[in-house]
Amino acid sequence: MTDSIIIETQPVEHDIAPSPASANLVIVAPAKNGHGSTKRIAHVLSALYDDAQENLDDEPNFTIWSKETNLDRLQDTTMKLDPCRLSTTSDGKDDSSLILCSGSIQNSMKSCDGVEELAVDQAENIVISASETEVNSSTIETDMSQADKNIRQEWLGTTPFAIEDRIDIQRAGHLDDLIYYQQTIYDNIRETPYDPAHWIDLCQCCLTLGFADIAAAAAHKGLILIKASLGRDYGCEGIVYPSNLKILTKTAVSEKLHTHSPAIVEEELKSLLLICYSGLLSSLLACGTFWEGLRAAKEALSIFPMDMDLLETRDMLRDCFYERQNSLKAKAADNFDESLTLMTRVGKIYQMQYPWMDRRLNDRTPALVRELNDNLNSQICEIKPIILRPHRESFDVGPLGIFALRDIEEGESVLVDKCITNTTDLHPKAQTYCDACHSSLLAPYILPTQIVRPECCEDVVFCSQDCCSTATSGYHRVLCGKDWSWIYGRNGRPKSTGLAPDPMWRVRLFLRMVAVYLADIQSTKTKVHPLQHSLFGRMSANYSPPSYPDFPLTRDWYYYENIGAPTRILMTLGINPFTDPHWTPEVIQTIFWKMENNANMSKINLSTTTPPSSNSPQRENSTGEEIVTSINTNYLFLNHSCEPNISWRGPSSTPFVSTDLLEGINSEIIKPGSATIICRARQKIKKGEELKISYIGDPMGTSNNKQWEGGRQERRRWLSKWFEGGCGCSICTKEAEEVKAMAAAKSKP
Ligand SMILES: C[S@@+](CC[C@H](N)C(=O)[O-])C[C@H]1O[C@@H](n2cnc3c(N)ncnc32)[C@H](O)[C@@H]1O
Repeated sequence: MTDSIIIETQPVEHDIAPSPASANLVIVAPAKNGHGSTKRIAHVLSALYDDAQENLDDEPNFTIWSKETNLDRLQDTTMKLDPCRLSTTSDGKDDSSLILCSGSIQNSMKSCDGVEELAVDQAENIVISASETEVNSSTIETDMSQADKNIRQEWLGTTPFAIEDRIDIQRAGHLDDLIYYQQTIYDNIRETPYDPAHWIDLCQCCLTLGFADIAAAAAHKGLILIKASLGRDYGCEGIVYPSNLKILTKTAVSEKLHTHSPAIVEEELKSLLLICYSGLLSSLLACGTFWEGLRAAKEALSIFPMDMDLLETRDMLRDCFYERQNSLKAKAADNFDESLTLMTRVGKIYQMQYPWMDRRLNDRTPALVRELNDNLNSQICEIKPIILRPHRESFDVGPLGIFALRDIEEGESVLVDKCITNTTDLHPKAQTYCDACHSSLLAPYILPTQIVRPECCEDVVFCSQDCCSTATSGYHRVLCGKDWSWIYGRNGRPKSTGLAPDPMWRVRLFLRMVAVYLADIQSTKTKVHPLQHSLFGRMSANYSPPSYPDFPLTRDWYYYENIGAPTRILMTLGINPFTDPHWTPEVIQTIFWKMENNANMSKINLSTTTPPSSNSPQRENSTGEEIVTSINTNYLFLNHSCEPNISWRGPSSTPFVSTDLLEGINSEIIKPGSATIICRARQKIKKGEELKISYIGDPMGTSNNKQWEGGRQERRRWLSKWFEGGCGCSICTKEAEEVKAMAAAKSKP
């Protein structure tokens, strides 16, 4: 029954949901509510409400029951239904709209606009048929499906919640106005970057557009400005850059208000502070970072304890947080460990290119590929587009891979990828590893006399003069003398989270990458945009943007890691986050996604320096296990196959590795613990063949690896989470075809 609405005659009770005593109209919305029916219900409700208002002594009091979130939309559309009581039910009624009402208003419904016919059906329900002209659902649905063809997927937003709202915005034809409004706000920001009101406008506009991550970043900047100008009472701590932010902000506000009165400016700033907090809380709610939202709410309520709007959002954050925590607890039974605690805190957003960003920033051009090969400088292999197609010099070359330049023998080293873009969860001040290449500085891997100390500071040490020069003439020059202890945990080490490293790895890697980039553009005196610099430009992000009506997986997102910490890093490095066009939150988030798609993570433990077979007692040092995360700038081009022809290893995860496994291309020994990756041929490889590794250890799931319980199936599931559309290797493609054929055979009668 898709084009009629059923009204139950009596009473307000219904077995699917308890009846609120105060309600004189209870609407049970369909569980599977297509947009057409939502519109239709909204339309009828609107009319019913008008009518009920005329016929009832009291204000009509509606209660809506539904499984679906689209009731928010319903409420928005009708507007008049506010305040409605919303609740959910698991009624299982799919296609009908049940309106349960008290007898007093039934009659009025008969005559209401949009209701053509009111009849009693067999179950004594009153069936209203929608009038053709006004609410014919099939007409609406045809119109809508036409409109849905024009849904602009790239504007559906990063926020997985309330996505229907954005679809409605597009259907209603409001998207272009919003895009124009957003551009106007960016123009205003360029003109007066220190006026917090513009950042608040941006927050609200991005929230409406569904980009709650960018909304949170805008609110964050607004808060920095306001707190800096209001002073310490308002919790302004940590570094602010530029240092005269207080004056800049006050000047911007007083110029806008045409006043020199400090009292008026302060009043304005306080009221902006409240709106800014409110925007931030809504953004964090929309990103699903309930825990961080609660922390922000606590801070906001310490300043505005009686604000109803803040209190209400705080309550929503709290309810959502506990709901998630309880469901995780129920699943985890007794094993509620640190990684589950992390899951209660993490937010979720879609990964996508921000549609207002210049798309060319993400292009990897033929010129870049030539530069990459110059740096690779190999006689054995080259980086090449996988799909060879005619390309223009300024266009994106598409996915890249590494290909053999000549026939390769089994066991041959094909690539030894040393890198300085690495990080660990241990503070460099511990001085147990080389700050540049991460090789171990513990005995017996190196003699104390071989350790190199730079002249500039005592914070870092190196395994060789080479590493020392690379660092001090490069990234270390940018970082030296600044306090970075806040990106490490207490005692220089964050709390362990088992196999999953704590999310701050992204922040530490971001810091190192930014330092490498800044050092390079300073020494070459060029002003290349970070995303077009070969360091960031080489990395692909793994975009799977929201697509209506099927949505992809969401990705982890944290307010602190993705916004707070990078902003603080940039300010510490003297980058102005309010005016610098290169370091926008969109650029930062893009870098985070690129890092996630390309970072290599290895757990190393070089603390035990004597083999277990030895008679001497084992010695432990203070480092214990470490998780090294690196961007190996050439290795990252290797694609995955479940039949890999290349094996790879970080040079040493334990002290007991035979030296032949540590041999580089020129028979040099790679130092244990370093973030270098060594790749060897597993078999003979012919010239022109693509070199492929396994991203998941043993891809067929035959080995006994605890991390990969669940065998082949688990590995395939994991790959399909990573690669949109699943793994494209020949084995997976064949398996996918077999599954399809089996499903087709099963469905045949
Ligand atoms: C580390 S990068 C490898 C280099 C990448 N092809 C590039 O163009 O930069 C990982 C990305 O390559 C792609 N990829 C690698 N192996 C794949 C496979 N077997 N099937 C599908 N996509 C794959 C995915 O897009 C993945 O996000």
